Amino acid sequence: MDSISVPPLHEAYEMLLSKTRNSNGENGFDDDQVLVEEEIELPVINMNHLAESDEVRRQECKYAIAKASQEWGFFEIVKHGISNDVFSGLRVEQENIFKQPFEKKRKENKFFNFYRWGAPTATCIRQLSWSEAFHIPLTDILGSSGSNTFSSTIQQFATQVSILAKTLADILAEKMGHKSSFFQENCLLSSCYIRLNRYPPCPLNSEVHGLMPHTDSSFLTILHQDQVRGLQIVKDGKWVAVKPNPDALVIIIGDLFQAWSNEVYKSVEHRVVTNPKSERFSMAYFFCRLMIQ
Ligand SMILES: O=C(O)CCC(=O)C(=O)O
Ligand SMILES: [Fe+2]
Repeated sequence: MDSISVPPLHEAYEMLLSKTRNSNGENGFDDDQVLVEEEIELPVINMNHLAESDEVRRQECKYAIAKASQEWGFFEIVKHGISNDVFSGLRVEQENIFKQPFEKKRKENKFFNFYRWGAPTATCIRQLSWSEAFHIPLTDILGSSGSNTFSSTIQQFATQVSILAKTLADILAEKMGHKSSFFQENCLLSSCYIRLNRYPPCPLNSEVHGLMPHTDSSFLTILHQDQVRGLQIVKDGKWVAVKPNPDALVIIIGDLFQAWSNEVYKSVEHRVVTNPKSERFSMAYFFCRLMIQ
């Protein structure tokens, strides 16, 4: 990994880390587990069943989506219709933009509305995020001319993933007794965005988070993660690691869906832990607000 592209996380956090080391003893961390042993497999839903001619199979699939959203707030979908070529193309572009020099990323936000590195507001170790991210509004993506490979690749992904998000949201709406085209009709496209994440290897301490614990504020999030482990969720009150599945996309129910469904669907806390050796990439699509909110 070329070091010129990596944000100065070490320097930025050195003070915070040494302060904590001094006041908390040896390594500066308390007992709350960050390293977890247990690795789970999320419920896996085959989206092909939605296209079956058999109405019973279609309904079973919708039921499984609603059940996973209630009981887990997290699940995986396979046979979702977005081809591996789209993800591998986007991955190449994602690596290219992150591998630009840090100063360039920080200063030049031509296409990207927002570049974040680290955790600018962190006041303690728990709140550190050993990562960087580009936050790209859907309107910028769909409105761009698609004239370079990055914008055409991300446009292709955004178009397909938006359809998927609406399909899932509409199934969840239907199961709550709403019209089955509710989100199709009411989603505010301009509120949706894509976030590209990079987690550089963290040589410091495995208890520094790659991304600190949070819930997503979206209706739902569609996440594509690579093969490097790191994602963890809270299940039955404890942190468990999510095993990467190369064929699946991870669906995360967000705060808006939890509120809108009167807490029927669960927005679950999750985080990313760091890896001392391997860098990790992920991309997330956030399906956000309604026109009528
Ligand atoms: O990188 C990941 O696996 C999770 C990313 C995430 O939770 C987020 O961007 O909100
Ligand atoms: Fe998240």
